[in-house]
Amino acid sequence: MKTLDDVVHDVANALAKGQRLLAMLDFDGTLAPIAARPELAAPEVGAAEAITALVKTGAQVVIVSGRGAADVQARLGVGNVSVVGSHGLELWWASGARELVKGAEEARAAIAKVEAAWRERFGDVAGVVLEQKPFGVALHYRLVEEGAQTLAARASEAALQLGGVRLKSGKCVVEAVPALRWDKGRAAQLVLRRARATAPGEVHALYVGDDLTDEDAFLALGAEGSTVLVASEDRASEASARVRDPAQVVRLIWELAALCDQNQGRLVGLP
Ligand SMILES: O=P(O)(O)OC[C@H]1O[C@H](O[C@H]2O[C@H](CO)[C@@H](O)[C@H](O)[C@H]2O)[C@H](O)[C@@H](O)[C@@H]1O
Repeated sequence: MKTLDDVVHDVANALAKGQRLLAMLDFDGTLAPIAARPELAAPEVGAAEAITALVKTGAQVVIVSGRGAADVQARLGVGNVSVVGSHGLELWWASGARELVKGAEEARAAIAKVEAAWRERFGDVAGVVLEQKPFGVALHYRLVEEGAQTLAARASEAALQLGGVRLKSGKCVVEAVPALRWDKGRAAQLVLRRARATAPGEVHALYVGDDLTDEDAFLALGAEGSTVLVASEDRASEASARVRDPAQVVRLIWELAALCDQNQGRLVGLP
């Protein structure tokens, strides 16, 4: 697998050819170290500053997260970035324009039923944390000491029986989301199409993520740019490169900011 230095080299080559950088960055596990509970997650030291520096060069930065867009925006606290929240369903562009993927609103009732069922059946289990999101509900079992896998399987089964939702698995979490054919991969492709449509010239897309749901984006972008897995150890992934942890992600962003600074004026342009 490629390394951080290889990614910097690839982006430098793309910029040298006149391409413009579109950086898509996942939040939990990528920009923010994994914490014991969802509400404790905070950006890695220097992440906000590095992103701000990258944005100032004219590069387009998009945060892509399973969290609700408002949650991510508040946690990161950086302006002039687009936020794609709720596993790609909410598109909050840096311009202030907002879009919601068709069908998401209608799925709220089904999500609420799953949330109520999970709360009733698993809400009192020691270590279970239920996270209510605008277009989903997450059952976290990171703090469950025994039988966590069985609990996740039972929760999944209960949700599927209620119907109207899809399940997503992540790091010690099972999530019920709208039953739509939509994921971070489709969202990343949409962002890339918009970037290409709103400004002339080629775009080099970079996607950095750590979780199973990011694999959809790695797969969708394929050879379109640079795909970077954040993982302390090697593992099977559709990404072409790997960095160790959020601290290395911050270093990567600083290096990209320095590169883009030398190529100022190459605005990607998004709505
Ligand atoms: O797409 P992401 O930005 O990576 O979000 C994926 C999920 O991340 C959060 O859960 C994960 O991080 C928590 C805090 O570090 C951790 O406690 C939990 O075990 C992880 O699964 C978030 O709470 C979810 O809503 C996101 O979908």
